[in-house]
Amino acid sequence: MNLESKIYDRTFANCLMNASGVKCMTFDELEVLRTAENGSFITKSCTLQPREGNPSPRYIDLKLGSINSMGLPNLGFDFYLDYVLNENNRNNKNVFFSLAGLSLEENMEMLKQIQNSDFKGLVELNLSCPNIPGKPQTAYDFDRTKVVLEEVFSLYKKPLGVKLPPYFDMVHFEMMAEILNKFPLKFVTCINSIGNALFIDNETVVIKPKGGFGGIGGAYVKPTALANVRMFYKLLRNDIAIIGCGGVENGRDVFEHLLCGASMVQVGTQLMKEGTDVFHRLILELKEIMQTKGYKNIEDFRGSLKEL
Ligand SMILES: O=C(O)c1[nH]c(=O)[nH]c(=O)c1Cl
Repeated sequence: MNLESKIYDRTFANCLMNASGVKCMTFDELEVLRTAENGSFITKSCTLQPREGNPSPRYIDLKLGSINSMGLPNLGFDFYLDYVLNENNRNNKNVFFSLAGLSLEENMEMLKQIQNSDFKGLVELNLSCPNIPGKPQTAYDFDRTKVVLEEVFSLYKKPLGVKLPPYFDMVHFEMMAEILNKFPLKFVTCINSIGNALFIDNETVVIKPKGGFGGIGGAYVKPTALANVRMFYKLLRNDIAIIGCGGVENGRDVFEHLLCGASMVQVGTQLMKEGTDVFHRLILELKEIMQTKGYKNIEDFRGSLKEL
């Protein structure tokens, strides 16, 4: 039995990785992720210049998930480019590099530098950060998304995918898929947090930025995450892999993302709560499920969700 999975011409030892933004901002955090049991890892979405991010409290664990309005804190593009090119990573074709420039020009500058570097991994272009005041999420603007991807693929020739927000409307799934199918994307990651939710403790909000509004993750979002994974699995070209993200707390949740068609599965809130031991537990729990069902590898069941 194995949990190997493929995206494009990359093969991962197992289908698990962190969600961008979770325990992947600093050198020490990245080194822990690089050496844990997960099959891959991704860096914190970065901007050209380092950012402090929003005032704290800006992330809170909740019984059924989490809420965050981090505001894109990161150590800046140069730090992450150095990290993925350092002696530990430079031959790693399976590392993911997340970008979230505050403008198209900023994303193009970062992509140009990566294109001209020895980077051998994959880029996840984040089109869905919900927490930058005054910045609408690119991926909720279909025309804008098309313009961005035309520019991106005119320059960038290495493997690249996009991080999408959740969609909640069948026509939106179809409109977005029609746009995405025009481009040589290698994957899409569904979903980012459900943006601008509000959690109240007694009479008070729980995070400081934006009057307490923040992106929701964890168990709350799993049904929406699975729906987005399934819809894009069905609507996108077969050569565009789906990375599932949202609501993964146990092996059953990983199994469901894979059933919906995901090739890799990202863990966010539960990684925040449990640390990288979560990957060891998820691997054991997924293997137990596969054993019980007689599945020897992920391709035996990936995408095979049954309809009534
Ligand atoms: O506030 C953040 O840093 C953040 N938080 C999220 O939940 N998703 C994102 O893509 C980002 Cl960039």
